[in-house]
Amino acid sequence: MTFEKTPGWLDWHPDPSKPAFQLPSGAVDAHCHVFGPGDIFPYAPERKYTPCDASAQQLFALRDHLGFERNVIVQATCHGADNRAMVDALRRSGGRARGVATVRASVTDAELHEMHEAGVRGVRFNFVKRLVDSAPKDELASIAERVARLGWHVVIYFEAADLAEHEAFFASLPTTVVVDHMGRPDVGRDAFGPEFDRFIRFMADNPRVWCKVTCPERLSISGPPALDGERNAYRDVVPFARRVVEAFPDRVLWGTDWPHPNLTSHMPDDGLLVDFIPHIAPTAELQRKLLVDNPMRLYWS
Ligand SMILES: O=C(O)c1cc(C(=O)O)oc(=O)c1
Repeated sequence: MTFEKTPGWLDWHPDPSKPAFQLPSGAVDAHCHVFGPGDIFPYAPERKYTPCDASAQQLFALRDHLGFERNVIVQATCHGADNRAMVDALRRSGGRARGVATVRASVTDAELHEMHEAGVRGVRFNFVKRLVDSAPKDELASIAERVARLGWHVVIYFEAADLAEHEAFFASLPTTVVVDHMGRPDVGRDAFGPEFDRFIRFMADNPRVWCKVTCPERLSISGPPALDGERNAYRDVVPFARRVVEAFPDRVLWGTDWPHPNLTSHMPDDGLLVDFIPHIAPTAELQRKLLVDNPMRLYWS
């Protein structure tokens, strides 16, 4: 089957630079995706966008180029609850990738066990309206109950403005809960103002909640984009990510978000994205926790 990309879709960077920042040994890219290829793993009929292809081999080439040891591959919404592309990538990784799936309540225990065998360790609940029609909460709660028995966690993706609506549900989940992209703060606001204070309080009140300090290229308003040798990109996102890393050093994860779905303004050079890390995790100890200790504890222990 052939697919036509959503108009305005930007392909991933074809030739990322080598990062200047030396990743600690054993570093994990804890948020990335695979797309298709569509002729082997077709995109889901209910998808809200059609991406360019981004295969497991291409992801692993980027991993090696940037100096990561491992990946956590998160099911992308363009594949709906058909996890075959992601699971195939896990199987091809030789144990160097773990996965986060999207499942419906109809998933069988046998299917969950098969995914566990392949390396899946979590499910993703998405509340971002431009990406999905989100499932009813009682359905999600029953999925969380079932995957908790496998020792999996729940990844949640939501916009900052919607935290108040969903907070009680998130706090009720029986697993570790990992927030994608810092809960998408409006970085035009103060990193120490009421909106982000609320997010920090949510993490402080719920010790099971972790946070991915990811996607500066997606959250930034000021830019400048990580392109053309710019090594201090996305300055407006730094105080938000750094606040989370310093407050909760044992509950943070970092990832590239390759192949960067739905960016229309620019495509970052992934090498320069890695150079963002020392700005948000300024010491070797914080970097080791963020890039090695935390993801290893959550995904490989
Ligand atoms: O903000 C986004 O557009 C986005 C989309 C997806 C997905 O479609 O799964 O995943 C992400 O991590 C971010």
